This record gives sequence, C-alpha cells and structure tokens, in this order.
Amino acid sequence: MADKPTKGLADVVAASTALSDIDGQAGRLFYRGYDIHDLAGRTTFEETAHLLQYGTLPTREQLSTYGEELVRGRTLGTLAEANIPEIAEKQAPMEALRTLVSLAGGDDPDKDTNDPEANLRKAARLTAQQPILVARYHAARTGATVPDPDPELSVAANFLLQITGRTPGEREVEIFDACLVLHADHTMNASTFAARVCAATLSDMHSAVVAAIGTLKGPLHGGANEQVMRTLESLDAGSVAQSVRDRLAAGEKIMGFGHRVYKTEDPRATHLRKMSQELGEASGDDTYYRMSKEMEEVVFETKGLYPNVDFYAATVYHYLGIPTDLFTPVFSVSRMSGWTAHVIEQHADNRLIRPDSEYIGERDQKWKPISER
Ligand SMILES: CC(=O)SCCNC(=O)CCNC(=O)[C@H](O)C(C)(C)COP(=O)(O)OP(=O)(O)OC[C@H]1O[C@@H](n2cnc3c(N)ncnc32)[C@H](O)[C@@H]1OP(=O)(O)O
Ligand SMILES: O=C([O-])CC(=O)C(=O)O
Repeated sequence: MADKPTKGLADVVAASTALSDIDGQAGRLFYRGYDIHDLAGRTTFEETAHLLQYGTLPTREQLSTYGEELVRGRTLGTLAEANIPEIAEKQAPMEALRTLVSLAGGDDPDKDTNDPEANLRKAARLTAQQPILVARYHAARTGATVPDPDPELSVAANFLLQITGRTPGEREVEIFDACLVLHADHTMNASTFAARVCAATLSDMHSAVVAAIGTLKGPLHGGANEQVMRTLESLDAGSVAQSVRDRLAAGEKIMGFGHRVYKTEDPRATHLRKMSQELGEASGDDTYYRMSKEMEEVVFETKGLYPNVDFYAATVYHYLGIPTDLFTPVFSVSRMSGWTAHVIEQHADNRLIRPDSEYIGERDQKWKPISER
C-alpha cells in the first residue's frame, strides 16, 4: 500500500537543480550560487537569462551574441501572427499567452527536436518572444498601434515602450529590469514543476512552457500579483487596517502574503517594496504604496505572514503604467528564462516524473448492467 501523501507535496524534494536555491528560514535566494541581492540592480535580465540557460554570467562577447539572439527572436511566426486579433478578442491575457506560445511553437524551426543545442536556441527564442506576444496582444485588444521592437533597446526598455507607447525613463527601465531579474527563477515552484513534469515525458520545450503558463495563471501562484492590485483598488484608503482585519476574520486569504518556503521575508519583496516606494513618491501619489505598507503591518500583526514577491510587484507595475491584467503576463516574461532553463536541465538528466497516489475510493464494487443501476 502507498504511503500517506504529503498534501501539496510540501517539503518533498522532487528534483535536483543547479539553477536556483532558497534558504527559507534566512530568506535568501540564489541563482546558480549568486545571491539575488548581488544580482538585482547590478545584472541585467539578459545576463540573468544567460546565467540560467547557459550556466554562467556572460562575458561581454557572450552577452553581445546572446543579446543579438534575443533581438532576432523578437519575431513571431505566421501562425501566431495570424491569430492574434481573434485571440485578443476572445481570451484573457494568460489564456491568450498559453495559446500564442503554443502557436509560435508551430513555426519554431527546432520544434521537432529536443537536442541540447536546439533547446538552447528555443530557450532564447521563447524568452525573446514572450514580451512581444504580450505587447502585440495588448495592442490588438486596445486597437493601439504598438511601436516596432527597437533593436537598440533591452528586453525591459522595449517592453515598457511597447506596452505604454512612450519612451520609458532611465530609472523606470532600471527598476523594471531588476523586476525581471527578481522573477526569473525560484526552485520547484508550481509552474516550474509543471514544466518539468511535461519535459520529463520527453515532450518538447513549447509544450512544457505552455503547461507552466497555465500553472502560473492561478491566483495562488503568479496570478496573485493582479489580485493584489484588485484588492488595493477595492479598499478605502482611510480604512485599510479595519477592512483587512475583517477579511482575515472572515477567513479570507489576502493575496500577496504567505509562502510555502519562506518563513521570513521573501528577499525579492525587500527590493520590490523599495521600488514601489520610490515610484509612488516619484508619481506624486503614493497612496497605493502607503496602503500596501499598512496592509503589510496588519497582516503581519494578525497572521504573522510576510509579503511574497507578488505583493509589492503589483504597485511597482502599476506605477510603471502597466495595465493590471498584464501583471501576471509580466511575471511570465521573466519566468520564461527559468522555465526554459529547467527544461534543458530536465532533458539533460531525465527520468519520467511519476509519483504514486493513495487510493481513497470505494473497493470491491459489484458491476451491474445499465438497466439495473
Ligand atoms: C509567485 C508566487 O507564487 S508567491 C505566492 C503567491 N500566492 C499568494 O499570494 C496567494 C496567497 N497565499 C497563499 O494562498 C499561501 O500562502 C500560499 C499558496 C502562497 C502557500 O500555501 P501553503 O504553503 O499551502 O499554505 P496554506 O495555504 O496551507 O496556509 C497555511 C495557513 O496560513 C494561512 N494563510 C496562508 N496564506 C495566507 C494569506 N495570504 N492570507 C491569509 N491567510 C493565509 C492559511 O489560511 C492557513 O491557515 P490555517 O492553517 O489556519 O488553515
Ligand atoms: O516558489 C514558489 O512557490 C512561488 C514563488 O515564489 C515563485 O514562483 O516565484
């Protein structure tokens, strides 16, 4: 008979990875041995994606080659292109991305192979395409003309340009770039696990990241950042503390708080809180930042819970002018770098992921023909 399951696989070690590591007690996060505090604000998203996918922080030459690959990858195949208008009309952002990434896979020149070199090329193309897909989807649904991708601009700068339609300020780009770095990878989170389960059947990288996108979408995972903003919008600035206490007393979960692994502050939240404060103050109206601080205090006092990465990311994206329903797609823009690196890692040392289950259903049932049921 199978052992009792660990609900939600808490504390179960499901894979070996050299990509990222978390110390949940100390609140520390490392990408390939580099402390996130050393990377955020000092290393670009492009360097971080290279670190995850290729295993090293790039030299100038490697960065130039990889950067060019990311710029070349900013085109979509005809399958995705042709379907953007109808998808934008009928699907919400994360559903649309799930569909569009799948369609883009249909035009990928390496789609029929899991060869390691091909996987690296696909990882770069998927990382390059994700922000473009978000921008093109957003333009199609709003009827706005999206500026063409600017090959001189980084992933972060180009994304802000294409989403907001205006040239972003230098500091905005620095902050958004650091957001992308902070969201790039996070050990065996639910979406990465989904990607690895799919990849472990020796399915292809596009299928694995489609599984990951569908998994990130949920409000207990990446979808929480959008819900944080919706909560802030639903609260009255003058009664934040009481409303949050009431919601907690009613047994509601407050999105953006709590974490399976961190028992202290999520190290990414430390950076995002500062960014939210800076952008809020610079905008001339830091109400949402101040409301967030108040929420943080009340949730800690009442439940002893800390904010996770999604909490302050919400106001940071809001102040950067990103529409609320694109917050989770933004998460996917960054996490694509980690998901693809995990697929590469899974394929390099593969075994089918197939856990057991505990049977809790009926036994010894007697079959009856339909006429007697
Ligand atoms: C990128 C990311 O995915 S970060 C996480 C994003 N998700 C969210 O912000 C959603 C809100 N948070 C949560 O739902 C959870 O904290 C999770 C999903 C992140 C972690 O879940 P788990 O480790 O399974 O913890 P679980 O949900 O069992 O919570 C443990 C206890 O804390 C409570 N709790 C956890 N998070 C919250 C919250 N945000 N608000 C209120 N109570 C909470 C639970 O109600 C539960 O209480 P109980 O023991 O009295 O029933
Ligand atoms: O690790 C997790 O469970 C969720 C998370 O914070 C992430 O994916 O960034």
